[in-house]
Amino acid sequence: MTEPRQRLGLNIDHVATIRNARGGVHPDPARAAAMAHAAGADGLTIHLREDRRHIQDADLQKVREASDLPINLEMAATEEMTQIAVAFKPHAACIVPEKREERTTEGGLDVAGLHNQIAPMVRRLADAGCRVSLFIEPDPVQIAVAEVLGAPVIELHTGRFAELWLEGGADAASSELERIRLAAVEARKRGLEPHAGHGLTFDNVKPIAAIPEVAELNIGHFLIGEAIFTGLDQAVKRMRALMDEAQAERAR
Ligand SMILES: CC(=O)[C@@H](O)[C@H](O)COP(=O)(O)O
Ligand SMILES: NCC(=O)COP(=O)(O)O
Repeated sequence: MTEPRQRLGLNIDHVATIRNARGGVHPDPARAAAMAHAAGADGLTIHLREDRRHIQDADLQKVREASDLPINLEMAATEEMTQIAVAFKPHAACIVPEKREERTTEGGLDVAGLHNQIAPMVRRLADAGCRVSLFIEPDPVQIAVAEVLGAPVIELHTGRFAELWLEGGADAASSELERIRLAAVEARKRGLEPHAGHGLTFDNVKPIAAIPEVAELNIGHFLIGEAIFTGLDQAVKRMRALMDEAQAERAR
């Protein structure tokens, strides 16, 4: 039996970053959403941050109207975002850590430490029909608590792996890669579906894509950057091909 094809979620946050640089309407994230399916993406990720530095509230419905792809809404663990997600009812809602002063996500959500705050949010999102995901570190305790919280999906933070890869290539990142691999195996043992994301590029994606337990990769900043030079279609197609190569090489 052939394995299901690993899904590619395209995060289009940083189309909005460029748009917001001038406070105008171009480039429109909804146009990227409309192009994503044909380019090979299996889903869209949009992160409505508390400070609205990129994706705006009005983008949610515009993106939905522009594409049939399932939307994965990334959100902080706040009452405001929970109410927005319950009203918008995306295919998936991924609870991520957020600090106003951060340049980008710096790590996974501490679901163990924030259990009592997150538990009711998970229930409300699930009751609204969202597939709930928790963006966590590749850590056995966090995975165990994610299971207790009833989230069917976890997304493993690959930012540390990406940083180590940038510093020293595959060797430097090998121990973090093993940590991610073991976390994905542990997640499956607990009946959770592991995804992975943050900082993935053409250069570092294949070792993560080669982990058979990982069902979905969410990739954004690098692909939007590449799109400036080659176009979004080519950038997504290349990432898709690298993921397929990794899966094929694993099968040999
Ligand atoms: C949670 C995560 O790793 C990203 O999807 C997140 O969107 C990063 O935040 P920015 O998109 O604001 O860089
Ligand atoms: N959750 C990860 C994501 O959606 C995209 O992260 P990045 O590729 O923009 O770093």
